[in-house]
Parts: sequence; structure tokens; C-alpha cells
Amino acid sequence: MRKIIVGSRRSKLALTQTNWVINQLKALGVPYEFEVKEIVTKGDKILDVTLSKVGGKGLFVKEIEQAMLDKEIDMAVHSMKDMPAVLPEGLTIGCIPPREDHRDAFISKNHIKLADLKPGAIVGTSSLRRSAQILAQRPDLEIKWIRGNIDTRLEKLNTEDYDAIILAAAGLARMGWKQDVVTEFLDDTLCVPAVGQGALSIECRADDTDLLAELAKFTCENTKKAVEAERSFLDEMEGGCQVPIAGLAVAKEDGEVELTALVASPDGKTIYKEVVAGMNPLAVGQDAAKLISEKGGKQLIDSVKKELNQ
Ligand SMILES: NCc1[nH]cc(CCC(=O)O)c1CC(=O)O
Repeated sequence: MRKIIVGSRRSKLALTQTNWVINQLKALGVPYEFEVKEIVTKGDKILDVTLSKVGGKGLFVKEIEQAMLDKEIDMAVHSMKDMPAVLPEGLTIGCIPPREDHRDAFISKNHIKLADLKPGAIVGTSSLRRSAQILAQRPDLEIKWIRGNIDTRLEKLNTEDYDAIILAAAGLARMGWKQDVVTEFLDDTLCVPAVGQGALSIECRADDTDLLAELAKFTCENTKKAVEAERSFLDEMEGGCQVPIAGLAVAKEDGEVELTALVASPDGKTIYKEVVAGMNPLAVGQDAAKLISEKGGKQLIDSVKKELNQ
């Protein structure tokens, strides 16, 4: 029996996701043995600066991808939202499992809702996307960067001066947190999630046809279509995490994909938000990017990037 070496970051969430996928594959009758190999990535070592300043998304996946190209590992499970829009040559997304909750979860002291926070209340997030959308509704709030894993952030809410924090609902769910820790789930009228949020990506070598055939059994076609539209939008906007970009697509029963796409200024004062639907996910993403670019989104991205690079 072939043994598949699965590379994983050492974080609790990464290992939980990796083991969940392995168990699901086994339950589907995939005829392989699996062994998890832990890899410490650059992103895991840097904990004291905001992600956007140290190079963004690629940080968590690059070293794992190199190990895959070097055949030290055969596959890896990533949070889809940590995946750059374009993959290195020789690698492919072999499977997109059914999506978890895509929403952001707002968690506050004493369960005070976002709309009811006092002026000047401190909201912890290190996501430009979340801070921009929160400030758009509540410019009177203060955003304070927060880092660390889910458990650490929840602890900081209790021990530090944060009044609220925002976490992905999917991470909480996968880590076994009950829904009642959450004050409110933010729907896409309040906070459009990150591209790929709540979805997983199983990456492997593009020429590993045996493994690809097995992984296909676990692909969720609706999630795949949705993520395709979201990532096509991201790729087209050339968005790194230096600029607030968001995208959520839903595949409907008739095969249509509806994408809500957003680009914002970091202070939340300017927001470009469009809803585009169509049968071809790639085209839906491209159309949304075109619409937003024409309205001023592209200019906004370029000016934010320029400012950051000065
Ligand atoms: N930013 C880090 C990150 N990458 C993936 C998740 C978990 C949720 C998911 O799969 O989207 C999280 C935590 C969070 O944003 O709260």
C-alpha cells in the first residue's frame, strides 16, 4: 500500500485540518496509508509584526510547497485563504472539500454587539480586510492589531484591553469551539469574508495522477466553483494582503455562481462592492474585477501599494 506523506504546519488548526482531511479520505475508502510530517514555516516564526508587512499569504505555504516539489512530502492541506492566487509550476489543487462556515465571527466582552459598542471601543484584528469593513460602519472604533492562534486571541480578549475580536467562524468550528462563544456572525452585508475563507485546499504534485484520482472523490463541486470565482477575482485584482480585498461566492442549484466582491481603502472610507453572477466561475471573477477596477478599485490598490513601499 502506498504511503502518502502529508506536510502540515505545526499549529493546532493546521494539524486539526490535516487530520480531518486524512480521516475523511480514509472514510471514503482511499487505499493509502498516511503519515503527517510537521513543517515550521516562516509565517509561524514571525509573530510580532503584521502579516502584510512581512510578505503576506505566501509565508505559510512556500516552504511546504518546496518540500512537495522536493518529494519530501506528497500532499498538504491548507486553509484556502492562505493560498496565493497562483501556484508554483508542478503543483496543483487536487481537491477542494466541502466548505465550513465562511463568515467572520464577532466575539466581544459581555456579548455586546458591534452596533452597540461604545465609541472608542477597541477591536482586535490583524486583517486589513476586517478592519476596513468594521471602520466603514463604525469609524469611531479603535482597531488594535492582535496576533497569535485562535486560543491565544480568545485569551487576549479576556486579559488585555480589547473589547472585541474577530475570528473566522470556520477556524472556531474546526477547533471544536461551541457557537455560543460568538456574539454575532457577520454576514456579507456587514463584513465580506476573505477569498477562500472556510474552504480548504489539498495541494499535491500535478503529475501525481494516482493521488489526484483518489483526491477527486472528496471534492465538493459547489465549493470548487465558488472558490474558483473568488480566486479569479483575487488574481485579477493582483491583491496581496496589503490591500483590503474580500470575496464570497455561492454556487446555486441551477449552476449559477454569485460573487460578492469588495475592495476598500484601509480606513474604510472608500468601499467598492459589486455582485456579479454567471455560469462560468472564472468569468464571474474577472467581470467583478473589471467592474471594481473601472469604478476606481484598481487605482485604490495602486495608491495603497505605493504608500506602503515608500
Ligand atoms: N488568518 C489566518 C487564518 N487562516 C485560516 C483561518 C481559519 C479559517 C479559514 O479556514 O478560513 C485563519 C484564522 C482566522 O482568520 O481567524
